[in-house]
Amino acid sequence: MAPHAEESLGSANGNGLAAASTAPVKDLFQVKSPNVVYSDNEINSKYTYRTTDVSQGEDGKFVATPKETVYNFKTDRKVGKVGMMLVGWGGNNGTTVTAGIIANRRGLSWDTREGPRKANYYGSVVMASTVKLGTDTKTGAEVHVPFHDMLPMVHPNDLAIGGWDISGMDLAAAMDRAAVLEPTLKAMVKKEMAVMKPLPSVYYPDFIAANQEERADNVIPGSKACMAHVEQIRKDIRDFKAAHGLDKVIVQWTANTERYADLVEGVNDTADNLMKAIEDGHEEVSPSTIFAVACILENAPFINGSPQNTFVPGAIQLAEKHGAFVGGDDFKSGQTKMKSALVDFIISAGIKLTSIASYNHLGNNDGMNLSSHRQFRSKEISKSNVVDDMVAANTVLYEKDEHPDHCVVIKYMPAVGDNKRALDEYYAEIFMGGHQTISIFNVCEDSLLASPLIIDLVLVTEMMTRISWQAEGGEKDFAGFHSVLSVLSFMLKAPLVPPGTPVINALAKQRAALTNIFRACVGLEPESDMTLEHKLF
Ligand SMILES: NC(=O)c1ccc[n+]([C@@H]2O[C@H](COP(=O)([O-])OP(=O)(O)OC[C@H]3O[C@@H](n4cnc5c(N)ncnc54)[C@H](O)[C@@H]3O)[C@@H](O)[C@H]2O)c1
Ligand SMILES: O=P([O-])([O-])O[C@@H]1[C@@H](O)[C@H](O)[C@@H](O)[C@H](O)[C@@H]1O
Repeated sequence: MAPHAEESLGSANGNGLAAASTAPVKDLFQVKSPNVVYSDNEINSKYTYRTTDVSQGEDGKFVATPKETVYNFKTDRKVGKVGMMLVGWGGNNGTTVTAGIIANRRGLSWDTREGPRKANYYGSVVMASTVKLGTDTKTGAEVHVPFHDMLPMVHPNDLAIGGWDISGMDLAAAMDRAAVLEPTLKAMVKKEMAVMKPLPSVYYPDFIAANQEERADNVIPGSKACMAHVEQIRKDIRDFKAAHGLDKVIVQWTANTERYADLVEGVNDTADNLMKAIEDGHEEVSPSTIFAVACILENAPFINGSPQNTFVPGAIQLAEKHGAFVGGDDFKSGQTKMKSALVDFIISAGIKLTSIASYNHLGNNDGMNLSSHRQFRSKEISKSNVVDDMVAANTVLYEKDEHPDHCVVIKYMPAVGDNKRALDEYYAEIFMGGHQTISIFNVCEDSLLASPLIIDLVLVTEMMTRISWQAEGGEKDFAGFHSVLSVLSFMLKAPLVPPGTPVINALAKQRAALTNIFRACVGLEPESDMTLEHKLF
C-alpha cells in the first residue's frame, strides 16, 4: 500500500489529478543539540558555516585563512497542499511522470513479460536515495536515513498535477502516443488519465522545429509574445490552485527544446525592457520566457527542464525583483549525468582526459524536434559545458584554457522510440605515455530517467520555499535563498546560478551541496567522511 492510503485518492478531471489528503508525516529523527529548536510549526537551527579564505602574496604563495559565519535557518514544518503544473504535459515526460505518480499513489503492480513489476520512485534522489545521518553510538556502524526524511518534504503521491500542451490530446491518448509504459500499466491508469486535458498553450512556431506544427491544435491565439499570454497563464495557475485548494504551485517546462533567443540590448537585458518587449510583441521573446515571466509575477516557482536560454538576463532580474524562485536548465537524465560523475573521477584521479565523444540516437518526439539544427544547438551547448569546472580545477593536468576534445552528436532514429542509445568514448593519457580508453553503451527509456528528476525538482523547490535564513547578529530579518535555485544543479545539465557565482557540474559536489544544506537546517555538520572515530584509537 502506498504511504498515503486509498481513501486519500484524489479525483481526476479536466483540471488534472487532484492532490491527495496529506497524512501527517512523523519525524524519523530529531537532532539533540542546543543549536536546534523544534516547535510545532518550525525547526530553528544555528549553524556555523566554515570556509577557507585564500589570498595570494607578492611572492605568489597562497595564504589560507579559516573563516566562520554563523547563520540561523528557519524551516516551516507545515507542508500544505502542493500542485505541479507541467508545460508540455502531453509529452513523453509529462504523461510518464503523471502515470507514475498515479501508480505509486494507488500502490499498483502490473504484469510484464519479465514478470510482475511494482510502482516505485527509482531514479529520484529524494525518494530513493539515503543520506548518512551519523554513526551508531554502540556499534560504530554508519546510520543512513531516506533523503526524503531529512526535512519535512511533500510526498509526490500527494501532488495535484495539471499543465499545458499545444497538443490537445487527453493524457491517456498522449500516453499511448508516447509509447513509454507497459500496456498492462497503461490499462490500469487509462481511465483517470483519459479525463485529464492539457490547457491550451502559447505557440510561437519559430522557436521549435517545424515538424512540431502538426500537433499544435491546442493553442492560445497569437503567434508572438503579448501581455495577454502572460495574463492567461497567470490566470491558469490561479484557477488550478483554486480548483484543487492548493497552498502553492510549482511549474516546470518539459515542453520541446526551443532555439536560443538572441540577447538584444533594450529587449531582454533588463526586467523593464523584457516587460516592454512583451507589450510590444517582440519576436525574440520565447514561449518559455513568457511562462517564466507569468510564473514570476504569480510567485509560482518555475523550473526549465530544457536547454534553451529561457532565463534571459531580464527574466533573472525580474525574478530577483519579485523574490520569485527560478531554476534550470535541462534535466540531467542519462548520458550527461554519467559524464559529470565519470569526468570527475578521471580528472580527480590525476588521469588526463583528452577526448570525450558523446553520441546518441533516439526516436521519440524530443528526438524529432532535436533533428532540427537550431533546437539541437541548444542541446549541444547544455551537453558540452558539463566538464568545464572539473577541467579548470586541475591546473596540474591542464594549462589555462586547455581542455579535452569534446563532441556531442544526436541523431533521430524513429525505430527505437524512447529507448535512447547512448555511446560514449573517454580517451585519456595515463602514466609514462600510456593511454586509457573507456567505451560505454547505455540504453534507457529516456522518459523513465527524466520523470523522477521532474519529481525531485518539484520536491526540492517546494522545500526551498519553506526555508529562510538570517546572518547571526546581522540587521537583516529572515529571507529566502537567492531567486536562482542553484541547489537544484544535481538534476540539471546546465545549472542556472545567481549572476557572478561559479557553475559547479561535478555530480558528487552537487549532491553534497544539496544534502549539506538540508543537514544545516537541522543543525548538523556536513558529512566529511573523515571517520576519524575509526582511525584515531
Ligand atoms: N530524458 C529525457 O526525456 C530528457 C532529458 C533532458 C531534457 N529533456 C527535455 O525535456 C523536454 C521534454 O522531453 P519529452 O521527451 O517529454 O518531449 P516530448 O516532445 O515528448 O514532449 C514535449 C511536449 O511539449 C509540447 N509543447 C511544445 N511546445 C509547447 C508549448 N509552447 N507549450 C506547451 N507545450 C508545448 C509538445 O506538444 C509535446 O507534447 C524536451 O525539451 C527535452 O529535450 C528530456
Ligand atoms: O540527459 P542526457 O541523457 O545527457 O541527454 C539526453 C540526450 O542525450 C537526448 O538526445 C535528448 O533527447 C534528451 O532530451 C536528453 O537531453
